[in-house]
Amino acid sequence: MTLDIKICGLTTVESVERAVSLGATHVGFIFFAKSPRHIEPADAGRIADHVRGRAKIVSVSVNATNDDLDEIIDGLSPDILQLHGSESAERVLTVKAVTGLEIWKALSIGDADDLKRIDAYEGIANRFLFDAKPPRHSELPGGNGVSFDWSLLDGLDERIDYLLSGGLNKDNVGEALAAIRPAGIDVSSGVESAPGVKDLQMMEEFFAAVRRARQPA
Ligand SMILES: O=C(O)c1ccccc1N[C@@H]1O[C@H](COP(=O)(O)O)[C@@H](O)[C@H]1O
Repeated sequence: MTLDIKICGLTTVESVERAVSLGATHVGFIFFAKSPRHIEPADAGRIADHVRGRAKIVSVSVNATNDDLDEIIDGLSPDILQLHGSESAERVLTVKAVTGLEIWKALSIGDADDLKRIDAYEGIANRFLFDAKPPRHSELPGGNGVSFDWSLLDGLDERIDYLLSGGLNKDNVGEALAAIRPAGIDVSSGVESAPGVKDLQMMEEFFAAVRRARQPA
């Protein structure tokens, strides 16, 4: 079984190049002003051009307006829009229809009840991204380095296509992949030396941990 690996919150050519050479299938750019990983769409587009065609380019936005999305699409030309706010199913459907792009809907998971929110987006979002709920005082809906109880996803309908996200790092990704079988994984702060600063050594260690976890016993 293949595993998609998305490295998110990239802001430099060097980190994007390294992520893809290490095996990232997706690279993510954050368009959320409060984030330490925020980048202007045109700058993200210039960086993404270095790996375009070798990895899928993902835009991460939070309750973006149509104008915001137009600017992101003009600047970045993403393959995928990850909607990481409280976008309704109707909004997701509209964005998908208007842009013609693949849509990933992020949902924050704290308990089993949160999984009931999947139903509304099924057949609308192309994929889900399950992240932890943000800590109480965080201004960020994602990128907090916090994980959730992965066992909540055990027993999820196998047809639900999702990436596991939230607080993954070299020390816990093996445990996560032993517990559940996501189509992909997504990491941001777990490969950073400081908020918004990707660390090439940490990225290498993360990919090495993923390889170890996927080796046949
Ligand atoms: O990373 C951010 O700053 C961010 C801001 C706004 C929405 C989403 C954001 N990040 C997403 O959250 C996941 C998980 O992050 P982490 O690994 O727990 O740090 C990240 O990969 C992005 O998809």
